[in-house]
Amino acid sequence: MTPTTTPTTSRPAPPSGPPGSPGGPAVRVRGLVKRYGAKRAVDGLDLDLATGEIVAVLGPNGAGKTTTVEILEGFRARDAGEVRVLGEDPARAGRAWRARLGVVAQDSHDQAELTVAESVRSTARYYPAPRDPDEVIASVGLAGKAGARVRSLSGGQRRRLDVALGVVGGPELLFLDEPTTGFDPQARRTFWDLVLRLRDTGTTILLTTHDLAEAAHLADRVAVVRDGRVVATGTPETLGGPGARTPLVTWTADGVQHAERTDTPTALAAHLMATVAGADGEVVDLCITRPSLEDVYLGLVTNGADA
Ligand SMILES: Nc1ncnc2c1ncn2[C@@H]1O[C@H](COP(=O)(O)OP(=O)(O)OP(=O)(O)O)[C@@H](O)[C@H]1O
Repeated sequence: MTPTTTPTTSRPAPPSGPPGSPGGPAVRVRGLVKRYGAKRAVDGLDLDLATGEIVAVLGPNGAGKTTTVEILEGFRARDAGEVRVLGEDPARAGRAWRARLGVVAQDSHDQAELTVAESVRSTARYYPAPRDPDEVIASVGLAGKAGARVRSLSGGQRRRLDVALGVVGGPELLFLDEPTTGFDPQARRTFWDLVLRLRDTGTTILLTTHDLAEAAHLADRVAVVRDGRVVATGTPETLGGPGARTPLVTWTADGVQHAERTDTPTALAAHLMATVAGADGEVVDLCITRPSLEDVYLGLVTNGADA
């Protein structure tokens, strides 16, 4: 495996300018509502993607992520709200608009009897300006399987093929719905590199994932969805507001566990060494941690803290 490079996390400006222009809005959603019977699966959701950014949509099972994504893709009708994707309303947009999108859905379509190469090449033919199928196959790590029938692939290899099929059209906007489910760690890293390369060549990417490390690695911004609406947005580093990443110092003194959040953990550690350290100079169980994106996320979806 080639070493993974640290991503250059450019932070795009908020959406402005005409749709599709650099920094302009690729996606704009306001007050989106989708009902299934009495259930409001999407309940007043707002979301923006600037052209050229990766936004990860996070949220618990059933939060409304896939429903939202399918509405943006034009595969599902909405009940209310304003939606613009690459400047058009998905409910009315035509084939030329669809050719500008790439979709890697949760349920892959089956082309079991084709080979990998046939499958990618035949999909490429639907697009006016496709990428080179062989390059795409190599970029998802399937070059060695180009001649293999789809039905003979493992689950993770099929998922990589799904990704290849989603990007071969050279999309301006790529939807990745839990794309690395079933990937082994090496394949996941390779895929992350591919996604960052796509972003660096101007592709806008909407990613849904339950993998917080994936969101932290890839996303310029994350949006947390709960009960059908976005409850927090921010960069992976700033999600949850300024206090969310305050370091946590934990220690044990006289058999009692203590925990304190502080912006000056070194000073607190020095104080503890001076006051509660044993004869060996050690503070029992002393630990300083900075809350991870996962910790912040769990706080948002568990406690309902708005940010
Ligand atoms: N076709 C449908 N008919 C009825 N209810 C549906 C339908 N599709 C989704 N729902 C319901 O809408 C809610 C949102 O589902 P959705 O699939 O959008 O969630 P999600 O955030 O993508 O979840 P997951 O993380 O599990 O993929 C859930 O309560 C789900 O049961």
